[in-house]
Amino acid sequence: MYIYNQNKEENPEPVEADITGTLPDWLQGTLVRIGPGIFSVGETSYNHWFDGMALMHSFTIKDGGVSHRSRYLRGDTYKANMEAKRIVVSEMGTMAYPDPRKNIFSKFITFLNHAVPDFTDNCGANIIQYGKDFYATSETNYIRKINPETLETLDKVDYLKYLPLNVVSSHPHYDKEGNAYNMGTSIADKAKTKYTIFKVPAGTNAEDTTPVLKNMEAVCSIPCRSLLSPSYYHSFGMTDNYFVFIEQPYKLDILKMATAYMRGVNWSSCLKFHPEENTLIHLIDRKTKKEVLTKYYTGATVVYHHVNAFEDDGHVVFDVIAYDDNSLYDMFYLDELKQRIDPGSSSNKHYSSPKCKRFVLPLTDKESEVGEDLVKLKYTTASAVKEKDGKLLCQPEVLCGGVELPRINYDYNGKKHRFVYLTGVEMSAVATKIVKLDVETKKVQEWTAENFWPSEAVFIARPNAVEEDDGVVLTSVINTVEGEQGFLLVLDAKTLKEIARARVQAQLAMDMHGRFIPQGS
Ligand SMILES: CC1=C(/C=C/C(C)=C/C=C/C(C)=C/C=C/C=C(C)/C=C/C=C(C)/C=C/C2=C(C)CCCC2(C)C)C(C)(C)CCC1
Ligand SMILES: [Fe+2]
Repeated sequence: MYIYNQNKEENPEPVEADITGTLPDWLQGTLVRIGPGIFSVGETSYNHWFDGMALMHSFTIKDGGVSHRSRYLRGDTYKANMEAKRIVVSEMGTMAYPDPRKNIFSKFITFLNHAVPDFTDNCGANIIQYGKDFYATSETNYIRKINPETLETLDKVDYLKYLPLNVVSSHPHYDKEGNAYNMGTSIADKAKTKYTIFKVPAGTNAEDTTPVLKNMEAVCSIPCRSLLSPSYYHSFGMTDNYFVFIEQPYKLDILKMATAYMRGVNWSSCLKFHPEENTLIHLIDRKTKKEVLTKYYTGATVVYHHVNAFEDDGHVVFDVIAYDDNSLYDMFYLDELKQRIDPGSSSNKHYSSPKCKRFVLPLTDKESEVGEDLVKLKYTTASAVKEKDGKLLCQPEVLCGGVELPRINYDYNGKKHRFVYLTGVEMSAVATKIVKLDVETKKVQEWTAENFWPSEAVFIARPNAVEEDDGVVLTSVINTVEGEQGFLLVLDAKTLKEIARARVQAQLAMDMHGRFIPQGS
């Protein structure tokens, strides 16, 4: 049985894996993955799985062999907690308080510090690239540079030094030149709360050692619907000419947040879903840096992951993983996970199931009539109906249910894609399948096997491939049978048939996201 809240060990020395099958000879590089790994320190523990202190792990594929290693992210949060032998830095789902045995004076100081808090650098959500550098990231203003080969923790970088961004997404996009685009929120800065899309130029000169973030620049800003309650978002979409941003009625209450510490509640209790409100869909023209004039909206929904966005014949099409509410977050409370995994569990709480949905935004609504569906694409049932006030009410098409953690062949990002690789979820917080979705035919292919929990499926194209799905899918698989080994699984992306597996001695932990770094890059 997999125990979510058990602290996971690190194994910093690379260990060779046992290979069955044959790895393609062109597949050379390192898959670096990250997720929460430490859930209790001394007598204190985190409440939520996302809070856990980050553990990185990697599979280095070289000359037909695979080696695995893992290391904790040794940021300031890690150091402070380890030194104090208790959790002293708050995370989204856990508010940390000073040791009750400490005197009243130090308690007071901590309170003051929390009124203007310094946030965590426990960057356990994703591994991203800016320029030639790799960073661990969550969604605060801090990211942590890492050495992707040794998994050592390097410099702490503060977005706030460059742009007013209090929260920043962990899912940037990249263009062909390697420039990164990401999105953050600045809260009540100069009496304004806004979302900002920014660019981190790739940097051209190999000898240039100035940190790439020094050159980061704001591309455009979107004012927030309300000053004191910015929406939460986890990713966004990008095509050649547009950015897609979903402003969902899942919002942070800033006033509540300011008093959370004093009231003894965690920050996530200040994050609320408002089912009675709409979801606004913002389409920003990358050339003019302005929103298009047409207003798009849909019903209340919660989206974490965008799949892809592209332009087609006067429309912007985008696919996302959408939920009916915010119950995903609640599902990952560690107490809740304990109950749900236990077969004798009495927990029968309802959780909204993730669905892959397609939205279509018509780019022109001239000479159209109220009540008209402006989507003219033959291949989708998604609609966008003009309302009396001129706004377009968008209804998505459901492409597939029970899937999350979408990945595509990233060469198709911003372009019309056909295939999506996902994890299949049946039992709430557990992925039991790898799913390949053909968005054209809606057919799915699956890889699944008893007792195995695969992670996010990362697609890697064969060099010089012509077809979109010519390549492999990599996933780190947990073996839930006591004493048996987990492995890196290599699937043929065309058929989802197993090509090879690399069994590792170390116990694999459930993680969030990862990035494949080809050798020599
Ligand atoms: C700065 C700031 C702050 C802080 C913040 C923080 C601390 C954050 C963190 C954050 C984070 C840290 C986040 C994260 C997120 C994540 C997510 C959103 C995820 C998702 C996931 C999913 C979707 C899952 C999936 C899965 C898995 C993983 C396994 C298997 C199964 C499944 C598939 C289900 C505040 C607000 C206070 C205030 C203002 C400012
Ligand atoms: Fe994510």
